[in-house]
Amino acid sequence: MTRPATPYDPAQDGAQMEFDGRMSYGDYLALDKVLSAQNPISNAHDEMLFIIQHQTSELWMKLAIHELLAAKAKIAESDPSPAFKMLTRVARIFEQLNSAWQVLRTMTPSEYEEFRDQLGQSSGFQSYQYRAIEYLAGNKNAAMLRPHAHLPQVHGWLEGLLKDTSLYDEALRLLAREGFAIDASVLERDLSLPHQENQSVRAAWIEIYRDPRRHWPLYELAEKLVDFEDYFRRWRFNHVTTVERVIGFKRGTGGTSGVAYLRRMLDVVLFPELWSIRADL
Ligand code: HEM
Ligand SMILES: N[C@@H](CC(=O)c1ccccc1NC=O)C(=O)O
Repeated sequence: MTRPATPYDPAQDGAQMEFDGRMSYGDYLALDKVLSAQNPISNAHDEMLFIIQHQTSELWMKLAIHELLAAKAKIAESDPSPAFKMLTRVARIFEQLNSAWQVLRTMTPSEYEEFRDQLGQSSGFQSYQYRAIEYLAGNKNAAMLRPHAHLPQVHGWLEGLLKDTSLYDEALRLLAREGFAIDASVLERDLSLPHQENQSVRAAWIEIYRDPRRHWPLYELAEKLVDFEDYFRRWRFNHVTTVERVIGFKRGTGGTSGVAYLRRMLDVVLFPELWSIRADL
């Protein structure tokens, strides 16, 4: 292959090369902050992987919360169509997080043990963005607020989400506004507790799934919710399997039983009727 005598100069093509006083790529993305936030506390080679894996997960969770809040607001306005794209994006974010486990799985128990002690009692259990997603999805549990008591702003924000409607509550209220007979006990429940499976809700979804054409937006909404829960379940499963692979049945740094606790979380059902009615169609 012949090579040009002089190397290619992008400036000749018009590429901007001077950034004094102009907003650059790094300025816009605040890369000085983002890229100076990886501060390992041990000499273990794999700690950088561990930090970046968590930081990128938190960034994706931030976007998921942004989308879930907007989707919830659209459903509350009886305008579910824009929420479909948002919920698709949330499912794709979880798909991304699910693939990311592959990177973390390259870390063996021996490599993790080199720095695990240094993590002290810190744990993903204390991820407030993760808890926000659980609350928005309807997995309400006031006990999960406690680890955030030392951060009043975070605690207040999470408490607000705990006591507010979940995405599913808004979907069920929309069903009621659209004329489906939803029990008052569903619509006026204590929002700080999880929704319990209910016959009137089952009857409404069955009617929708038996005649999708007649109820297309509600049918589409239901399928977006199922998709979200499907990917969320896979995240939980990937997490617990990675944890078993790396620390076995050791107690978690956060103080829980570890794998046994995480396995229990696999039983959580966010949108129970949307799963149970499938046997009746
Ligand atoms: C080697 C990697 C990992 C191990 C060994 C591990 C271990 C654990 C354990 C044992 C728990 C239970 C709480 C405790 O007692 O500590 C937990 C919870 C949690 N972890 Fe991880 N984890 C790992 C990676 C991750 C990653 C990459 C994330 C992504 C953000 C994450 C997020 C969470 C969350 C959100 C919880 C709370 C789950 C819930 O309450 O349902 N973990 N983890
Ligand atoms: N709970 C983990 C530690 C852990 O994974 C962790 C520690 C600090 C920050 C994030 C973490 N990730 C998920 O729990 C353990 O018991 O080894």
